[in-house]
Amino acid sequence: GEWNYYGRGPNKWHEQFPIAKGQRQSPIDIVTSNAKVDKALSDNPLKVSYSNNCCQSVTNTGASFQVVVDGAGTEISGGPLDSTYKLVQFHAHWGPLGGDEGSEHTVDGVTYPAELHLVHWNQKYKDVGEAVDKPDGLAVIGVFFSRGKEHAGFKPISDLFAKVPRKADKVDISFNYDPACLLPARRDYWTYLGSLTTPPLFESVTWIVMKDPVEVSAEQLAALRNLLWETPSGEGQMCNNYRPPQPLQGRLVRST
Ligand SMILES: NS(=O)(=O)c1ccc(C(=O)NCc2ccc(F)cc2F)cc1
Repeated sequence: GEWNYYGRGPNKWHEQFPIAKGQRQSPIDIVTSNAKVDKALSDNPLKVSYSNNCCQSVTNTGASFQVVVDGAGTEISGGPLDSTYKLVQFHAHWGPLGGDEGSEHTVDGVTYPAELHLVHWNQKYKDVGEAVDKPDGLAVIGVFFSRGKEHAGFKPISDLFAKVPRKADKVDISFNYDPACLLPARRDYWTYLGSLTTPPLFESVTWIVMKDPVEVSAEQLAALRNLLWETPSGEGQMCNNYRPPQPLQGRLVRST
């Protein structure tokens, strides 16, 4: 059987998850000239208040790394959000070694080598399991990674990937870590209503895609490949775990 759903390719997901051809699927290509500046987004700025001891562990999920967060006091609100959302995990998607594809969202057709997702759930629900399939259940902040100088803030995390090579491997995070260090300095973003980008592809995500990428080094991008996964020809380096852009279906993308 498949250890990860990328094995058969995202174009086959609709066979098991018909919503793959739905009306609010993610990711999308963000056509910047079609994005509409919405003053309401700046009038009520996105508030990100993470604590610096919220990160508990890093796990190899078999399709990405996942930093599991204890949501205590780690919340976002404002901007496009009508209530408070709590951080539950963050992970990433990336491409082949040295390549420039790998992000899920694209900007005027431009791809980045990787994209980080900070996943939050709406506090109006009792837990993430209840929120995950509701139209306003999740809010995911997407941050593009570009190749450049080393990201000191990402280093404590990227150094852990070698410790979790196989699916279900897990290492505790024993140090204080504030995930807000992964956000770009300029907090401008695009926002639109979309979905999970992996099965079950629930149409439950308010996407907040930061306009500015953050720079990470080639070595930090390479460290993502310390994570291994099952491929049809046996165990291999985890890469190309990204879904390509999906039809916009007439949705509006708003911009700060
Ligand atoms: N890449 S992304 O940011 O869009 C994304 C975010 C979260 C999830 C997720 O929670 N999956 C596990 C999961 C766990 C339980 C459940 F009921 C549904 C479910 F999707 C998947 C994709």
